Parts: sequence; structure tokens; C-alpha cells
Amino acid sequence: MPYPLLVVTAVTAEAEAVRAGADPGHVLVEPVGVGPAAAAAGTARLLATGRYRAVISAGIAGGFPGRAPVGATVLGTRSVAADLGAESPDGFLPIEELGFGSSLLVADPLLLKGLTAALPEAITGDVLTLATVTGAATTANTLATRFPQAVAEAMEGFGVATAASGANIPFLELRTISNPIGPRDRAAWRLKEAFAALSTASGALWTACG
Ligand SMILES: O=C(O)c1cccc(C(=O)CC[C@H]2O[C@@H](n3cnc4c(=O)[nH]cnc43)[C@H](O)[C@@H]2O)c1
Repeated sequence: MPYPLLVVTAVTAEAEAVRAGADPGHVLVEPVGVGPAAAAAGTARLLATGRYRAVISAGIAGGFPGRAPVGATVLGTRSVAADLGAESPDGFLPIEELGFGSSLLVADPLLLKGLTAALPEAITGDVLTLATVTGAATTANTLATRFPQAVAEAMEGFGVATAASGANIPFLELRTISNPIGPRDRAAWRLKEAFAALSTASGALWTACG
């Protein structure tokens, strides 16, 4: 079992940032595509090999203003499918209220404990998974109100967590903040800072999770 820890990212740039910090002898890093569907399918394919004992969804993310600033590292206590449900005139109805399952998956407590100890400056809280990047103040405010424990949003965590749950493998989401969640301003994304933070945080992965 040469790579007991699997780290799944969306894009190659994130995978390279993780590889720059992670122990290459024990941690396999694979980009599987953007969004929850690509993340779930790619992770399920990799876990089907039976080679891994834990999986981390890692990458950059948007941070809720006042909760997770640009450059921060975030450890997800839960990965939440924020847009899984139905709209109604009275507001959003989560999948739970429709009676079709759960919109949240909880991080493995041992992985979370190990990484929290190894990364004491990291912010812990819920990480939302959305198929659409938030780009308007109204959406950002609605999400902040609906999810008071959420610190960040990204596009893959719940998909990776679903595959991990199906394979009975421990899961955790690790994110570094590239941009505030709010009105779209792609030029303001601090990719270099977020990738540097991702490399630093990845240095703790094997000692904390292995
Ligand atoms: O420029 C865009 O609008 C855009 C759309 C889709 C993906 C990207 C990426 O750069 C892919 C990387 C990855 O970044 C995560 N991410 C970063 N910030 C946010 C955010 O504010 N809301 C949601 N996701 C975010 C996401 O997991 C992407 O897969 C760029």
C-alpha cells in the first residue's frame, strides 16, 4: 500500500500546490475536475482500487467575510451541499425537508483532530459545496444567513465526501481562501497566496493523518 492517503483536488494547479508540500512517499494527489459530480465520480474511481485508508478534498475556496479571510486555511467540520434541494416562494427547501436524504457529511473526527493540532491557526467550520460560484451580494448574504456555521464555499467537498462515505473511508475537507464570497471580481482572487497556503498546510497531512 504505497499511498495510504489520497488527496483529491479539482484542478492541476491545486494538485501541484499540494504536491509541493505533501510527503511524496505516502500521499497521492489527483486532480479530478471541477464541481461535485466530477469530484464524486473521480474519487469513487480512485477509492475503488482499495489502496487508500483516508481521503482529503483539498483546494482553494471562497471565504465568508468576517469568518475566513483571504490567505486563511480552513478545516471543514462538515461538507454541506448548499444547493441540494428545491426553491419555494418561502425560501430554499433543503433535501432533508423533501425527504430525500441528507445535505451534509461530517468530517472524520480523528482526521479533524490531527489536522487541527498540526495546523493551530486554521479556521474550523462548515464548508459549503455549490455547483455555481457565488457572484452576487444577495446570494452571499442568503448563504451566510442560511449557514451560520459556514466559513467557506467551494465546489467539490460534498462530492468527495459522498464517494468516501460510499467506500467507508474517512474524509476531511481542507481549503485555503483565495477570494471573499460576494460580488464577482475574478481579478481580485489571490491565487498565489492561496496556493502558497495550500502547500504549507499540505506539509502537515501525512504526520497528522497517516
Ligand atoms: O473563474 C471562475 O469563475 C471559476 C469557475 C470555476 C472554477 C474556477 C477555479 O479556479 C477552479 C478552482 C476551484 O476553486 C474553488 N473555489 C475558489 N473560490 C471559490 C468560490 O468563491 N466559490 C466556489 N468555489 C471556489 C472551487 O472548488 C473550484 O473548483 C474558477
